[in-house]
Amino acid sequence: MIEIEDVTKIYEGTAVVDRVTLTIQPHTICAVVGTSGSGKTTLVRMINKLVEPSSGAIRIDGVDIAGIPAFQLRRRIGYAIQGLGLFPHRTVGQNIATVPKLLGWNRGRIRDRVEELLDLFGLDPEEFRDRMPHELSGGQQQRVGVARALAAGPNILLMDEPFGALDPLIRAKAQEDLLTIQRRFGTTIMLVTHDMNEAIHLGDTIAVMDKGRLLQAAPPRTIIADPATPFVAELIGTAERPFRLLSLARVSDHAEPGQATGEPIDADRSLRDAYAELLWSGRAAAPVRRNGDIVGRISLDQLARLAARPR
Ligand SMILES: Nc1ncnc2c1ncn2[C@@H]1O[C@H](COP(=O)(O)OP(=O)(O)OP(=O)(O)O)[C@@H](O)[C@H]1O
Repeated sequence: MIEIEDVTKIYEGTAVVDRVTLTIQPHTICAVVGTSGSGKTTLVRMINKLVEPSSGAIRIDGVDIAGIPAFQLRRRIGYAIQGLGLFPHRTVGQNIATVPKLLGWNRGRIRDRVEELLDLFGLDPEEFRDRMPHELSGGQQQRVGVARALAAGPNILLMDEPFGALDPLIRAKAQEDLLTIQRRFGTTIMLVTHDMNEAIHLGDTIAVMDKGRLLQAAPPRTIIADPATPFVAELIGTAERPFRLLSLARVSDHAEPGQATGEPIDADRSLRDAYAELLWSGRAAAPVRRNGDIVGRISLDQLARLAARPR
């Protein structure tokens, strides 16, 4: 658990993080959003002591980090940022092995871990382990950066726009990889992002910052349906609200009994995907398919009900 209590950071007389209190529960993802310059990066960097707070306290699993040396903290906390340079003269495998090596893991354990992570990120260890970073595409480098941050199995992962530079397809893949890894290792993640879709898709909680202040921290559904201030509503995008609600749930959660014609929709797609598919194919309903079997249907009527403001 990460507890941020009444934390302020002052630069040149201005509070760029202003009395922020926020708790991130273990094994959850907190997505931090807000306008440029609102203090997101500064907030996250105080957790691994890249920035010292001017006042307030930060506790990790109940222990105040003020008493923990920065180098120790950083070995325990993964950190991945956009374009974080891999060490250019070290192979992919050596890059990923950085922290395990510092921690004194033996060679066999390091080799297994590198292999496991490359596999997880869809990079064949045989092909990629001994390559140099410049022999990788930008998207592959980004994945190796996240793998490196995860190498020593940190309980906490801080991510600052880690997928910012990726094209939409690779970005979607990287997001799914992250969710898989988060579920597998139970990592607690704090993720700074400019992309509201990403925040809603990945965040168990969304923390909205403006001018150093934390305006609201709540699950995506609450942020969408019940924004704390007009600014939060604006950031979500009022015209997008129904579609964002649909994007939160899967077809499998809402399939109803009955029949429909045409191409089936997979049960693990989002309701938003289903809505787009129905509009595009001009149908009022579609069959729902799970593991090859038709298990019911999803209809426009039902989607319209689910997209309406929750009461
Ligand atoms: N080392 C520093 N010295 C002085 N001012 C700083 C320093 N670091 C950040 N700031 C200022 O603090 C404010 C918050 O910066 P921060 O990087 O935390 O914002 P952000 O929300 O992450 O922005 P962005 O979304 O653009 O990355 C900005 O106005 C920035 O100029």
